Amino acid sequence: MFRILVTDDIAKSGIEVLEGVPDVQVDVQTNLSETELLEAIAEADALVVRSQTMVNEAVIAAGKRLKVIGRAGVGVDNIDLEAATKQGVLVINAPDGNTIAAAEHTFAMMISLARHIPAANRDLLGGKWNRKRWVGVELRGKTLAVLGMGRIGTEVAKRAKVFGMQVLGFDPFLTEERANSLGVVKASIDEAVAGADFITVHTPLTKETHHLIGRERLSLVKPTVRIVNCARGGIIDEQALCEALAEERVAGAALDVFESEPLLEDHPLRQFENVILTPHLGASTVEAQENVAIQVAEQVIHVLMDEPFEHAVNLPSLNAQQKAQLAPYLVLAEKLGLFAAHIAQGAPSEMTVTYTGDAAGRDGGYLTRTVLKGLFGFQYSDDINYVNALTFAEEAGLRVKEVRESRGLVYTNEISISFVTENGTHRVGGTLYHESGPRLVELDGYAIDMPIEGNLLFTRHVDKPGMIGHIGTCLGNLRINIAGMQVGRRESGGEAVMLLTVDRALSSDVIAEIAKVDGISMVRAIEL
Ligand SMILES: NC(=O)C1=CN([C@@H]2O[C@H](COP(=O)(O)OP(=O)(O)OC[C@H]3O[C@@H](n4cnc5c(N)ncnc54)[C@H](O)[C@@H]3O)[C@@H](O)[C@H]2O)C=CC1
Ligand SMILES: O=C(O)C(=O)COP(=O)(O)O
Repeated sequence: MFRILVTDDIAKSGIEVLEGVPDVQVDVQTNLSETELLEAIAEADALVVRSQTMVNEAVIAAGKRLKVIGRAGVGVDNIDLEAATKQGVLVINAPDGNTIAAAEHTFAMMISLARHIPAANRDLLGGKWNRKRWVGVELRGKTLAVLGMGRIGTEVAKRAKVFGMQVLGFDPFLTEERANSLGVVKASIDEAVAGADFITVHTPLTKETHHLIGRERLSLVKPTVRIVNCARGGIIDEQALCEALAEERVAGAALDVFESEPLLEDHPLRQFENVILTPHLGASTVEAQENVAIQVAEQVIHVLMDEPFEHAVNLPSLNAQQKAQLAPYLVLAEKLGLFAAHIAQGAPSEMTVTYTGDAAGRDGGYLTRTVLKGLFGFQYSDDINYVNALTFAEEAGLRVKEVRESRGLVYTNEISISFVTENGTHRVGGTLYHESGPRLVELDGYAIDMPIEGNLLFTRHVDKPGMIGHIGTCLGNLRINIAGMQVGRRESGGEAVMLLTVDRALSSDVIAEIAKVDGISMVRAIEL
């Protein structure tokens, strides 16, 4: 039974998706205090929120069973991503379900500003008929600066072009080619801000975008500029904006989002007639709410059911084809990580994972996460997953390097892991054979070829007559059947390795018995 806690108002259709799944219990509890939330989260496998619930470190820590946080919308700045990642909690969002709603709200704000619609409406309702007072400006022929040319910024830019505006686009990822195809002029942020009659922001709120429009940038703008924020409070410095409005250095502003929400009753922004305020309504359309609620509900279910999911925020994203290609390599990578964990004699401090040939394709970092999941999952706990494997490695003091080589010398694909512990260096390599699946092909510099599965016995020993016999007899005496065997050496009389597949798990007593055989320098039981 999975318990899903929903703490913000999401569309009924999303709740129905969750409730339609057997063995799922949905618990809708909105407007919780922090204490109530801490209590409710303790039993939840999944949490579904919008922007209101503050999912901070304490909330995540209290979610002992928590596997996934679903955000029915775009912005995840109300979720402590670092804490979620560290705890191995997946965060997913619904990135495109409310794009049009937010773009249309932005446009509604721009037109309302240009034509004084809210102020004229207030005036008229107050009994006035002031046709002269509310003369506006046209959008046609004006310049719009779009800061953040992602999904919403792009939709706003397209609509602005239809209205006959010139659009200056600023976004670190905006290419000249894409700008041209949209009819947008690519500009630096200062060029965009200084040249604009209207400015609209569409970035996430990050350290870089916090006060993107602050005192300094507000000193560059034309006094006729009108500024819109339907993205996130904090991208515009509210105090600096109030000063600019009071000094008539900007002609107006329309804000849907605020540095602190709900907006305080005595907030200075409320005093300006040329400021339009809406209570975070950008995504509040029937259509957008249905889209995001259904999208996030479906993905949360996929995560809980261990099925392929989309829109992870704290995991690299891959398309369906990439995921399908990767699937067999994930099995190999996890087995290699697990194998490495068995032969490591202490915590590794450095690890290089080399991907060769077909294994060196684009995997978004998944394979290395999987190697680490195998490695740490064995040594520490099952709580290590794709989400927290890298963070865990960093905290454990393991430096991880990836090397990608387009061609291998022997195999068309190979993943090899070399790692350093305080007791020495090891290397394990594996490949995927089309017919027989993952195979171990290299062990501490010796060529091997056997399936990487089942119960194995690995020894390093002196290459001298009788060693194989001794170990075989020892296992025979303990009634352990040998199913397969590989030996390797570099030179006669030097060090040799032996890898045996056996029919049952090897206990520590068995290992202690084999360790007594004269000439053995290392012996390990490996369970894959
Ligand atoms: N008011 C509301 O109800 C809604 C607000 N939003 C907010 O709108 C914002 C944008 O959403 P989407 O367009 O869907 O996201 P998106 O991820 O598609 O686009 C964001 C864009 O910002 C750009 N960007 C990031 N850092 C930047 C920087 N320092 N300078 C310039 N550009 C930068 C990115 O390159 C990206 O192109 C988000 O903050 C989201 O939370 C979204 C939906 C509704
Ligand atoms: O999707 C977003 O980023 C939004 O800001 C929408 O927020 P909401 O779901 O309406 O609280």
